[in-house]
Amino acid sequence: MRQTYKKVMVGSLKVPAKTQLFLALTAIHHDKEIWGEDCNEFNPDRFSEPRKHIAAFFPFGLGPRTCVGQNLAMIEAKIFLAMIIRDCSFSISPTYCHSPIMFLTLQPQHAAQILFRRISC
Ligand code: HEM
Repeated sequence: MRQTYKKVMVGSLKVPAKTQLFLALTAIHHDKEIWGEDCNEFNPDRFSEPRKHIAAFFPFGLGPRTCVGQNLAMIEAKIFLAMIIRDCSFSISPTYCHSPIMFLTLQPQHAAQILFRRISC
């Protein structure tokens, strides 16, 4: 969320002072022009290609007010995933209903039911 403090031009658009602007993160992260026809598919390989535009992917924001916890969050996520993969196998429950919503971050509207099975050594 950003608020203009004076009248500004965004491209050809006149934006008055004190207008609140919400960066459409989910829309941009699912834009066919940027990500292609399979933009809604889970495809981590797409990140092996260089980004078309710096603002094509910004889950932690951009610029001087970018998320200060970005590196911590990424390390935490990698450690968490590594621990799960080491100790468990997992699959999505048949009760899971895919219905993501944007509420500060992108999250499953009806929670994500995941079935974990401990891997015995
Ligand atoms: C997956 C985890 C996280 C996501 C997706 C996330 C995302 C974001 C986003 C989108 C912003 C706004 C950036 C902007 O306005 O351009 C932000 C700001 C911020 N985040 Fe995070 N964040 C995460 C984790 C964390 C963690 C772990 C911390 C602290 C330990 C943290 C602390 C902050 C702070 C303090 C700001 C405000 C920065 C500022 O306004 O200067 N975040 N975050």
